[in-house]
Amino acid sequence: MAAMWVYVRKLYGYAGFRLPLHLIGMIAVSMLEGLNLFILVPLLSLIGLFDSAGNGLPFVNLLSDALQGLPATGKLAVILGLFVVIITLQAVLQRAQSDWGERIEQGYIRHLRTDIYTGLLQARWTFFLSKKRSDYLHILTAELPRVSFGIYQVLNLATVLLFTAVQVALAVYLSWPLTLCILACGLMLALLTRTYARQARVLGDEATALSETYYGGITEHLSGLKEIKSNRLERHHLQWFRALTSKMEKNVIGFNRVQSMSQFYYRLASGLLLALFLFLAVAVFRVPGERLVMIVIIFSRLWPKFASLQSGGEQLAQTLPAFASLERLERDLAAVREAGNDATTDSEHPLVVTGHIECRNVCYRYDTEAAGYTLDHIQLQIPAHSMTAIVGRSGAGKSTLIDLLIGLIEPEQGTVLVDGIPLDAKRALALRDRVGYVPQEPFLFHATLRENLRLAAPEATEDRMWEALRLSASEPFVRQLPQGLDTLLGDRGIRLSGGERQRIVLARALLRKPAILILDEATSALDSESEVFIQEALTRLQGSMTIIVIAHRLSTIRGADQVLVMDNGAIIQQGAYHQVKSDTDGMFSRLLQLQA
Ligand SMILES: Nc1ncnc2c1ncn2[C@@H]1O[C@H](COP(=O)(O)OP(=O)(O)OP(=O)(O)O)[C@@H](O)[C@H]1O
Repeated sequence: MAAMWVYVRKLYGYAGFRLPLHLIGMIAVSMLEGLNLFILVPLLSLIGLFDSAGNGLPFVNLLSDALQGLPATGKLAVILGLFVVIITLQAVLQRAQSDWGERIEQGYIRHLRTDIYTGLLQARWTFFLSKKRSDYLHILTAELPRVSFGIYQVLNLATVLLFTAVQVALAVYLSWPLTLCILACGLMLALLTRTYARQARVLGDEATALSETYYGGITEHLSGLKEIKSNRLERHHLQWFRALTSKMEKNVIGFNRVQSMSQFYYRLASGLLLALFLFLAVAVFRVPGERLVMIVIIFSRLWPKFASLQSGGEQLAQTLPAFASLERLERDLAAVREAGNDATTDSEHPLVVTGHIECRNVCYRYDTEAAGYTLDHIQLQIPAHSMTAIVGRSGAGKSTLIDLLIGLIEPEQGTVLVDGIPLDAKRALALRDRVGYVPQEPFLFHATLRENLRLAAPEATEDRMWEALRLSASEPFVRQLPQGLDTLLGDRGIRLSGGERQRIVLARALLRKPAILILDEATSALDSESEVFIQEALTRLQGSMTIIVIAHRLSTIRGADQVLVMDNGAIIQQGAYHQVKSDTDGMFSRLLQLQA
């Protein structure tokens, strides 16, 4: 519940004066509804059902006095005219108010969505190392609509409450003992059906957990679909899917049962109450006919509102866990925000390395409780405009070292320095502004090749794109694509081979005109011919930018100015290519022999 209030307060913070205006609109609509009721009495007296005096009712007496001189038809025309005017006014106001409410609600949800997405973009990389991707994906896609629905329920409940308050006030004015009796019954029923709101909350918790598992599961399964199909694992996944969706189905049916049960009791009670009400009105309180008619009309409108308050309350209770999840994520994101990253602008002064990037006695581990370090007392220097190759067995710590060099993660001990100055969060952002990075698993969007390239440099001309494609050895196969640069690459670039994907991502990185080019195993998926092209490209680029390559294909790094050989988180060999190669007992020679 506390989380929900946080978002209601935020709603006020977002909507400002529009929210009270919205509430005033609601009150006006309810008032007009009440006013309409008072017109019924003179109308009914005109028809001959009541004595015309209006029996001391407010507005009615005023109206009766004003119409005294008119003939019966004139009176009828005026009263019906008033009736139509009030209904029209009410309809116009209600329409405007509903429009207004929707704008506030949708605007607010967009605002929350943008906040979360911005928070994710601004979060430190360590956040993504410790969280399951599907969890925040789930909040962005499934929980936010629930929060939106919850906010709608809050606004709706406020409307119903206001409406109820105005009508109850009218009813009290007309006959307070009768109204109090009815309200007491309503309160008793609300207390008796409280258990349904609790059940709704429990089902809401379960719905959140189930939907989290569902999102997590299908995200993982769909990413590993090729493995599932190749290994004939369809049956296991289908079993999992069926069991989970069956639980989800039961959860929704359960919630519906809770709602229908409470509504059932409200309906039952309404029959009993009406009988009791009429008995009390006629036999005990002896309420005059005009008032009785009006109270009956008021309560016949009010009772469904009681029921909708109950049902709205249950629906709100069901969405409460979504508010809690959203609040938790927002809190987590606020705690891991990268200093100086506003996610909307590039750094004012991108950091260009003129001297060297250096690691002084750097230690790092993913789990601070773990016994050993992932990177263990690293000492290195990467001179600007040089080409450095990092090699080593799988799991040696090569990718972790790169993350550290560009400030995605921070050392536990020691310092990373750029041109002799420690790399703090702000400088790391400025450094990454000039980095071109080709990750281990290159990512392409389901868009055309041109759009994929423009992602890195929106203003890039066609000539620059071809130049980057030439440099990355992509030109020959791109020329053969059916629509050239306008060819659709398919989901995650599925229409290209692994090697082709990597070369396109390399072209994209080059389009940024980076000061530092980083290739993480960029050559692992290349065929021998492309490998030669890449090697030539690297040779061409050498000297114009700082290049750091993590290479498994050792032939691509023959021209490297420096080779760092890693094992078990430590640098065990370091030096120029031929120097490291000449150590015949060293790991590098062994790796070369293995590849030969
Ligand atoms: N997010 C993570 N959380 C915990 N441990 C991790 C994480 N990423 C990597 N590691 C561990 O850190 C060690 C170094 O991993 P890293 O990816 O840096 O190695 P690598 O040399 O790049 O390997 P490869 O050549 O296979 O990519 C490995 O033991 C790995 O299991």
